[in-house]
Amino acid sequence: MKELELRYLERLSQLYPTIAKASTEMINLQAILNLPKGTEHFLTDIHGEYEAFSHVLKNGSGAVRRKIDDVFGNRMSSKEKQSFATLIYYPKEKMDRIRKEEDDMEGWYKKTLYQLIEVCKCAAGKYTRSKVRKALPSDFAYVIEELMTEKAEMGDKESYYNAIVDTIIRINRAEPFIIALCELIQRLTVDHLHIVGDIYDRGPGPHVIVDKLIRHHSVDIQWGNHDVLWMGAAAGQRGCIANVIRICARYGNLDILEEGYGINLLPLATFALHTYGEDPCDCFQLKGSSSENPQEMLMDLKMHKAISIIQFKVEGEIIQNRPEFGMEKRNLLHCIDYEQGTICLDGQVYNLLDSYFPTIDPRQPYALTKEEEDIMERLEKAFLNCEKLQEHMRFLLGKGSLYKVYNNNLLYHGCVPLEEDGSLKVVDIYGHTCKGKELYEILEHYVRKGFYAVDEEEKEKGKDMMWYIWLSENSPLFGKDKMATFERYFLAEKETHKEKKNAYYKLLEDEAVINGILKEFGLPSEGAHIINGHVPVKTKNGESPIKCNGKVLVIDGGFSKAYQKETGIAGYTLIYNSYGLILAAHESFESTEAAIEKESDIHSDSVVVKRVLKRKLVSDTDTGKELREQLADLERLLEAYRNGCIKEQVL
Ligand SMILES: O=P(O)(O)OC[C@H]1O[C@](O)(COP(=O)(O)O)[C@@H](O)[C@@H]1O
Ligand SMILES: [Mn+2]
Repeated sequence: MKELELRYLERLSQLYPTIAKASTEMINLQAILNLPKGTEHFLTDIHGEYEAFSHVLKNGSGAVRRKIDDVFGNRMSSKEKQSFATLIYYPKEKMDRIRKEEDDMEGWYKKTLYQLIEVCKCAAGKYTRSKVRKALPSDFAYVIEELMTEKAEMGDKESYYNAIVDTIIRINRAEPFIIALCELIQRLTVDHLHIVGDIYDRGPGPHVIVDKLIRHHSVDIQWGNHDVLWMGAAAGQRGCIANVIRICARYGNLDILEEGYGINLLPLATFALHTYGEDPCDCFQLKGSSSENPQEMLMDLKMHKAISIIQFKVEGEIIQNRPEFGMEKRNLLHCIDYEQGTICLDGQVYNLLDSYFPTIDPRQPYALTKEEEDIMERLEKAFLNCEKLQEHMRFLLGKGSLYKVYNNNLLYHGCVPLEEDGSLKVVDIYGHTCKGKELYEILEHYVRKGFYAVDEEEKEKGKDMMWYIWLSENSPLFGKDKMATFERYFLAEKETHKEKKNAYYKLLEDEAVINGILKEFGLPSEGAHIINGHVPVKTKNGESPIKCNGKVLVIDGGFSKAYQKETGIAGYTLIYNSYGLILAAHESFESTEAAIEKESDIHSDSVVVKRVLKRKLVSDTDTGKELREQLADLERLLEAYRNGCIKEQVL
């Protein structure tokens, strides 16, 4: 036996010091391999919509309801099932209502506890005892395990269970116990969660979402362009900071920064008020909800304008400092005729809808005024020193990446930049040309460098790269030819607002192109899928999220309310269980209150995209591959024990 192998096996023998221990582990691993694969849940483009996100997470996009169907079949009416499902999603709130209507609460507790235990048993059926045990809430672990275990050999098992349940009710623990069971069902129903980007922006609660994800039992994240924008801001990149604040202002969500993250916006507010005091800031109307207080609303408009102008200036500076980004065309402030109130774009002159620019010096339009500079300095410090924001970003860095290959699926937020002919677009990143998978990897390295590089220059490059990923036409997360922010604020001509999508989006139905992408990421052309978000699916216009005969699934979750009118539906989420892939179409989410009251699920219909012929087992997954490797190692260890190369350890 080679020395290295022997050394490795000796290490392994510390974990499995006897033949018996190694054998037991092998039997366990073999058993796990034969269990059905765990359910994966895919969500994208959550865009700060905390309540809708939380709801979809609770119901597993229909997975919980399917469990109820499996368990109760026609023992329960559809109405009863719906009511029971709502209890599982919102146990506390639902019980508050039931208590007001129900005369026999004890009877209700008893019936409900039994029903919940039945669902728990079904949901736990896919896992090993040890995994279920780890998922049990500590307060009730022992009792739940007891109730979930079939005691076939026992004579009067019913009275045994009854005694336990009666005691729980008698000592007034029924409600906390029911809550614990409901949460356990939610947790067991979905084994792993994928967030395919864009947690941040537009909606009011991205920070609440991240808090919830931090507590989630098993999650990975593919960063979206909006997430990278926030990461750049947290790293202190000024272009990103200005964009983050501008988008919060635009959606009337400055509270996220002030209250959610404790970032002081007072300097910006004061500046906005005295700089744009008399200016109606008409072009800077807010989208979605804004304050009901008219004073506050005016203030929001002014802050919105102030930070937008700052953004165009600081972005101008980045573009000038980084000619390698090739974005000169996006610098527009010097194209303005400040006297005429017009702008010349591609040889055509347009009237500006707003030409009041008290802070712009036409001779050096990108220079910040002294006050603007002060504000940016303070904001930069505030973002860098905000502990909660930094903690959230560390989580995104730790659990996230730009793309992921998981159980034969390729997950990314936006696209793989392509040329019109379908070939991979070659991109220059700081002097290094790359494409496809390598492009993704180099960009990701720079994102991490922006936080962790010791070398200052590399760190700065990393920080600027986050801004580039947010809006460059070469960014796989953005995938459009330009971000027309300036035009959308200042020009009436709609054609100037158009952001042309990368060829990728046109070629989604082209099987050769899709196979090429799969191959680029090391996946086979049969049985693999690409799952991406980013572009809302316009169901209203007959568009389907299923592309290329089911090889590509574009599942913008459509949580963002502002976009629902455009698409005609709230969006899609995906479930991948041992039977196949199920796409759930969602209706718009009204409110948590209404979801409980109307017992609504918000997924209007589910489409089975793919049904496997043979139920998928853990053995068919990435985890299965790892377990098989472990098995092979243990096999060698066992052999080494048996042929005398390694001795058993006697304790
Ligand atoms: O409608 P809004 O929120 O102003 O944002 C529009 C901007 O958002 C983008 O669509 C990017 O956001 P998405 O990643 O959510 O698509 C830009 O292309 C566009 O300029
Ligand atoms: Mn996006």
